[in-house]
Amino acid sequence: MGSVNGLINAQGKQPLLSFGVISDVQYADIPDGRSFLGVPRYYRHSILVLQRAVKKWNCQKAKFVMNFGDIIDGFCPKDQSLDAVMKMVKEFDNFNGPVYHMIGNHCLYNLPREKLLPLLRIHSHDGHAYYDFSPIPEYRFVILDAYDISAIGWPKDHPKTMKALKFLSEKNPNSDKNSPDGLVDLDRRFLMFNGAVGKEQLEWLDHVLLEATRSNQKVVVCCHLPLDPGASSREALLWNYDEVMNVIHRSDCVKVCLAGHDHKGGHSVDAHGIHHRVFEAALECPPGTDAFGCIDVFDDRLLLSGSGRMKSTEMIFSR
Ligand SMILES: Nc1ccn([C@@H]2O[C@H](COP(=O)(O)OP(=O)(O)OC[C@H](O)CO)[C@@H](O)[C@H]2O)c(=O)n1
Repeated sequence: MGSVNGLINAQGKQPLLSFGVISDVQYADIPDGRSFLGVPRYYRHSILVLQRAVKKWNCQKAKFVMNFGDIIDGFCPKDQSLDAVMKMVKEFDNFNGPVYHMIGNHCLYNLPREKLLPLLRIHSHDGHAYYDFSPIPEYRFVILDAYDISAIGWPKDHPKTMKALKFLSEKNPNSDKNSPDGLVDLDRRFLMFNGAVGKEQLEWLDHVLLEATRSNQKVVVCCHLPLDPGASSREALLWNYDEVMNVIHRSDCVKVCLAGHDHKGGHSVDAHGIHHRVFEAALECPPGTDAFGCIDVFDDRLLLSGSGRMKSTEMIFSR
């Protein structure tokens, strides 16, 4: 039996494939700082975490890499945003294989979608950032656009911005729409730095899952914002995580949902047996420490081997 980072692998079996994961790198060429809640953030060090991750993924012969969003930080000086994103994409491109990016709130604080998506090589229609791919016949990966309905990233007069602002004004009475003060339990997610999956994207998701079921494929759903309260702070959840999960629960093909944004990380198994794994942030690694991982994919489980602060997790499918 093999052992990776303290976990016994699936009966010593060879994985069908392995892929690299990292989230919330939030690089900026600025001194160390803190989150709104006082957690230390190491803006210059996070690029070193990424460099070590790429080196390891190359050694591990990962088939592809997934970046779970927030490639640069909102505090990056705005005249440096473009160069900073290009610099980080170049670091990712030192990986010997395809890299799939997601957008996060910090990406959108820096650049509008029309500039950001080509840089991240997200080729979707009408400025949307959702897509899917199938690296092997047995599996499909679905990447959601968590800021489809959002007050950040679209032009100020765009119908989606209007819709998001109206939604926030109904759900969050605070003048600072990033403040959860007075919001109770799950309502604490109704914050400006979050967003929702719109109707068209929900229909697209439903269609992709139907096709995957027909093709007997297992599905891994990836999203910058977490989709299960068991794995995340209330404040980090997708506004309409419940609607997305209703679509997901209609079929049996989704086995695991992966996310970023909630920097401390988390893991849960929902009432339908789907694993939810939220990744620990690269940004919050004190100098010399890491947070990235490599996931081995088997027919009955995913096995995350974490480096440094990213905890290793075995995700055995229950159905
Ligand atoms: N005016 C505000 C702004 C934020 N908060 C709370 O602070 C937490 C995180 O905010 P921030 O660090 O700016 O957001 P990030 O996108 O970098 O990180 C996402 C978090 O990890 C999500 O958990 C959050 O709890 C806010 O509600 C606030 O109270 N008031």
